[in-house]
Amino acid sequence: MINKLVENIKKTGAPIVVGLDPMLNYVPEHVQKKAFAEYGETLEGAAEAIWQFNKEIVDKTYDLIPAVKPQIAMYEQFGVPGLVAFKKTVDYCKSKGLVVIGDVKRGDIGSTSAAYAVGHLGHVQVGKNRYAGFDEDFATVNPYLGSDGINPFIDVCKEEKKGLFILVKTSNPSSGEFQDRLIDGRPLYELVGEKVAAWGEECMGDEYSYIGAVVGATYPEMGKVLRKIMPKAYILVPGYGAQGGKGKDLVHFFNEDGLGAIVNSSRGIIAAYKQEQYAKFGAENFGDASRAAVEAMIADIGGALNNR
Ligand SMILES: O=c1ccn([C@@H]2O[C@H](COP(=O)(O)O)[C@@H](O)[C@H]2O)c(=O)[nH]1
Repeated sequence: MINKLVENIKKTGAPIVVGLDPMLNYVPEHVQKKAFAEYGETLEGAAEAIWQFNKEIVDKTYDLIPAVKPQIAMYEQFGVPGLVAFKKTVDYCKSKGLVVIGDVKRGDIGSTSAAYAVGHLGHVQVGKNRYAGFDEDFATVNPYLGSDGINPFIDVCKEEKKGLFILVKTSNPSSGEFQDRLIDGRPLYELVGEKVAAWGEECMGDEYSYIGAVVGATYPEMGKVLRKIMPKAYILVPGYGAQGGKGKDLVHFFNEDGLGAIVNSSRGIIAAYKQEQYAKFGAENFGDASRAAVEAMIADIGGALNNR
């Protein structure tokens, strides 16, 4: 799947991911009304509204982008109907040729990680039958439990040709509380980065490893160091747009070949119609506003990479 991700990035010239993080208050009123008319103001109604919202955004942007990143929390808040909307979103995006990164941030003791890995990336055996659960292409995982929490994910990735993005340095303001702590004089995120590089060595696609890393756009200096520590890891870079990251901050997340990083924006794209600069589209045309925001993001990052 790492090869498909790299191929899609080369084809689109867009090292970006659209984050499908649909809060109900981002869904325009006309979409909510239609869903509620059919299902009432219920969890089913909310799930239908976010699914229709996602579908329109995907329809309006899929030809410009290589990948999407649905954030499972946004779906889980609507319980089982929300998870059904998550699965519909995953399948629809795949049918459009997009790589799907499930932002699920799993990780536990080995036996539990194995079940998470099977559920999100693999197949579960039921009697004589094997079923894929959510079937994303990549999943985000939390390395806090160490190797035995990660290895079951790697095993499933090897079997299924899928991939991981392992949290190394997260974009949030308090990420330094633990991640920047010095151990033998080195910050913890560097040690995790070294481990990601080591895990990834045996998991190479054609050019990059399918064991990648998450490093926040809000920490560009750390991104520069981590790029060198993990030369073959794809870096998923959240924190662009709504969290303040800008194209010019991100050039050092990329390798000299212009590859190696993929930048996520969620609210900045899916709720673009609410921003002043895209207000002209109106809520009726929210998908067109998202398309314009994608084009602006591609131009911003592309411009920064061309000028480095
Ligand atoms: O370090 C991290 C890891 C994950 N995320 C996730 O990315 C998106 C960001 O959303 P925006 O609306 O573009 O801010 C969201 O799903 C986070 O859970 C992150 O932000 N930082």
